[in-house]
Amino acid sequence: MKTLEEHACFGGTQGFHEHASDTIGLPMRFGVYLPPQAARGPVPVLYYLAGLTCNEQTFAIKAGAQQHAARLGIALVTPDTSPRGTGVEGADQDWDFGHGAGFYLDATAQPYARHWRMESYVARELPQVLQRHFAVDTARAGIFGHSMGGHGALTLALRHPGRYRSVSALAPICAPSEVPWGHKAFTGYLGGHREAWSTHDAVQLVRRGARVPPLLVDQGLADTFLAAQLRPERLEEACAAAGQPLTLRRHAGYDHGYFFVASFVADHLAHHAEALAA
Ligand SMILES: N[C@@H](CCC(=O)N[C@@H](CS)C(=O)NCC(=O)O)C(=O)O
Repeated sequence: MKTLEEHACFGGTQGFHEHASDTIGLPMRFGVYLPPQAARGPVPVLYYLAGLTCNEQTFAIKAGAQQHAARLGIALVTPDTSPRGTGVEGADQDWDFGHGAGFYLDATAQPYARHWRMESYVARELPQVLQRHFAVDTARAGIFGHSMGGHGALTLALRHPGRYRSVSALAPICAPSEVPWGHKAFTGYLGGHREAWSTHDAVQLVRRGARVPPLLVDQGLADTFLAAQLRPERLEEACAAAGQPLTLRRHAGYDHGYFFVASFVADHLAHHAEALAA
């Protein structure tokens, strides 16, 4: 593992690192914020999965979450949103597919199946790398994310029961099988099989009986992607029908971007800290 940048931040350290990923088959970058408490022993880990067009630096630079992580004694881990430099033709062409748009699943369709393996990377390989190199306790882990990363946080938690003690999302893509971003990604990465799509769709997973710790979801009502791409009401219906606890908060005036994320990030860290402290 190679450290690319390190910055003192709220008494802790914000770093950006690169390593050769066996899962992805290419170098991968990730960010780690270590709070001051990490100097005295391993701290719990909170993974943040970013959205389309973002990378491992976006949340660290824009969300202002480190001050809360420093207070609560939690490490923040921000993986990149896809493999990079794959050489796959057309992978740089669209902002909602290919590079910067991995959708946190393992692709099964060609030519993506070799490198687009973000689910295995985030859920399996990255925790091992963290455990080896940082003062963290990856057995105490929470996960959250924004937009495509909100979809990632919900589906990874639903698909890996017991792995994450806490889950939340900001403006998540709730029902990817039913919206254009999800159609495009699932067709490309998984092929045309609807059954396979449903195993990476938070609404479908909840409907089929998957359960996670009580969910916190925030959504801005001035978000231009709300009606066409995000569909929180579908998650609300599915959770209500299944008895999955969900707190869905709708906020007038907030759009999709990081000004919205920054406005509510303290509540998300508090939500996770409660579960991770135990
Ligand atoms: N590039 C897209 C927008 C992509 C977008 O909004 N990405 C969200 C995640 S889905 C984001 O967080 N962008 C980075 C930012 O706002 O700083 C567009 O032109 O409409």
